Amino acid sequence: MSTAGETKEFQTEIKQLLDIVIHSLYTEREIFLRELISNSADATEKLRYTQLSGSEVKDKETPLEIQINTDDTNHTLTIIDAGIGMTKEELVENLGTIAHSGSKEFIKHLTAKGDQKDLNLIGQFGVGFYSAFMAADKVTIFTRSYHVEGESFIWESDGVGSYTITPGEDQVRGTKMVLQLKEDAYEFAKEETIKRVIKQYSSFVPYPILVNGEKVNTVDALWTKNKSEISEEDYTEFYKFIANAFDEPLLRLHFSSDAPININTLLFVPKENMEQFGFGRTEPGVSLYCKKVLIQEKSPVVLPEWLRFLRGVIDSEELPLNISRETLQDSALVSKLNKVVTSRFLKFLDGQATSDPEKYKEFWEKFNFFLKEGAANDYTHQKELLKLLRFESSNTASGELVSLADYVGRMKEDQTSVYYVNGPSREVIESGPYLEVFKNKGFEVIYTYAAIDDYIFGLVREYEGKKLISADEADLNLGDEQQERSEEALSEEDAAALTNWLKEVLGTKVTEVRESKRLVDSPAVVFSPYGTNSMQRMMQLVNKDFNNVGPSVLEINASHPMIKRLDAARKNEDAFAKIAAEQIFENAQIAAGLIVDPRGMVNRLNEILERALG
Ligand SMILES: Nc1ncnc2c1ncn2[C@@H]1O[C@H](COP(=O)(O)OP(=O)(O)OP(=O)(O)O)[C@@H](O)[C@H]1O
Repeated sequence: MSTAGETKEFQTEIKQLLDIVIHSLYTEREIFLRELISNSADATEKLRYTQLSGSEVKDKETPLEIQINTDDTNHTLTIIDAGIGMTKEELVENLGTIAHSGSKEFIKHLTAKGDQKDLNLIGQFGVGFYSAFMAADKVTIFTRSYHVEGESFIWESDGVGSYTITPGEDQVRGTKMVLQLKEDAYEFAKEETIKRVIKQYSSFVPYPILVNGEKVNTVDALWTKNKSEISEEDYTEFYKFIANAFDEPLLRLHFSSDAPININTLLFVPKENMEQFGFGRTEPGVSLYCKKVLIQEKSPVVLPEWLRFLRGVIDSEELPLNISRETLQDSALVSKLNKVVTSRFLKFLDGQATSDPEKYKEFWEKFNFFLKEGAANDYTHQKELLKLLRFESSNTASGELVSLADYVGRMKEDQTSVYYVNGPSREVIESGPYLEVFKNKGFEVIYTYAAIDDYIFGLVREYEGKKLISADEADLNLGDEQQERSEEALSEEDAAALTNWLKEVLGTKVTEVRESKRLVDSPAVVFSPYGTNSMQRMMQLVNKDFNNVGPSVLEINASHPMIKRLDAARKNEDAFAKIAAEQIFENAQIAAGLIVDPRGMVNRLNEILERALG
């Protein structure tokens, strides 16, 4: 037992660490408070545990709370906890040495290199307590261990080379830290500053934090509680707090797991998608915690970008508390969290789709674009995302949705592929020529209304071994499902002569003209020589080249009365045949959703009307 004060040198590595902490570490100095509060919370938690496990604890009646007092006149900040406290040996060991050899090596390496970016890495090794010296030029610690009575110690240092330990007056169990603030850190002796920093980083610390006697953390860390202890109102209140929301969330997922990684997660889907309302890009809204202490608010790395609409918390005990922003970005642990939580959320959505289809539909209508963005960009989760996509189809009523699994489950026996067709609306698709052959065969066709749908299908190409084929593909191979030549059709020779003539008349606007084997009611149809019409249309929009629709492949229906009359006019060398041919071609382009230059068409239509009206 000591009777007089002793001065001790810090271990070499601590000196180096202190030098880094004081001179170059952390752009956000205020986090020192988070570190100290979290140490106090840890010490309190350890005490609570000791108490629970039946060990003898002194000063049982002292409440388990953390007190913070500011003194703006003397420029001090005091943090008091009733945790386990420290014995003299513990003071020396915990606050004078670094035991971990890896950390030692790392500090040596850093000091040698002195590179700022590398310096941020140090956060991984727990600067913790020493960060106090970012704000203080003297730290005094009064402490008494939970298992001794009448023996307390005072540890004091200016954070340069040494510290002193002196026997202290009798005090209650726990630790009191007094920070004599540096001149440029006087703001931390102001109550408002401290309250703000606590709100930001330590709202969910599980013990009351009192600033000058007033409790400031009022929100429970719901995500660490048992689901059975949490009411609907608790969840809603919590959501409103973390998301700054006024209404209830649309969906909620609360889960904990220990393998493959320790995770406690509470995620919410908001009621509305603000991007849909033109509010600009939504910022990520899920914060990263380690044991209820904030690591990164609204983290851009803990979930993929396409999940930016989610609000909530991910807490993992495995994260180092001091991990820095730069390190988070490339942390293998964070990528693992990201992957596990994303998969779990997608599984949850899949479950919702089965257990509460109406709710899922509401979610889908508001947030589908985010899932599509994921399906288009995120290879890791593409498979899981494809399962969640929903579409209208030729078999559904307007507004009713099918999944790819529904589609595949009811495919016709002789059908080998999944067919889809793009168009701006159900009405446009259904009045167009592309569905005819499928209707005839009784094949279901998925309707895609957004360009990104076709992009995704073009990218993944297959679902459960079934090819995804656009119904407006030029070389649609339906095998023996194709139509026989009808008796009413033009003769093969006439049809051949007509297609040759059309090719001549239309010139560079077509790459090919041929007789169609798929049309029933429409006179003609166009295909893109480069893929699909929707791709061609997208290119037109992207290039903003509305006057240049690009060439098409034209197919004509040799049984259609209009085509037969066109052939007759051609044979009679009627000058009107050419005008009619051009109009039939452009009508087909319009039906394909392509943007046709209206100037030539207006004159032509006037001529046609004049003639029709006699
Ligand atoms: N308020 C306190 N009460 C009791 N012991 C404390 C207190 N603050 C610090 N300690 C002791 O000092 C040790 C060193 O603290 P420091 O903050 O440097 O690292 P850490 O808390 O172990 O790591 P990290 O900060 O990365 O969680 C702690 O492990 C703890 O044993």
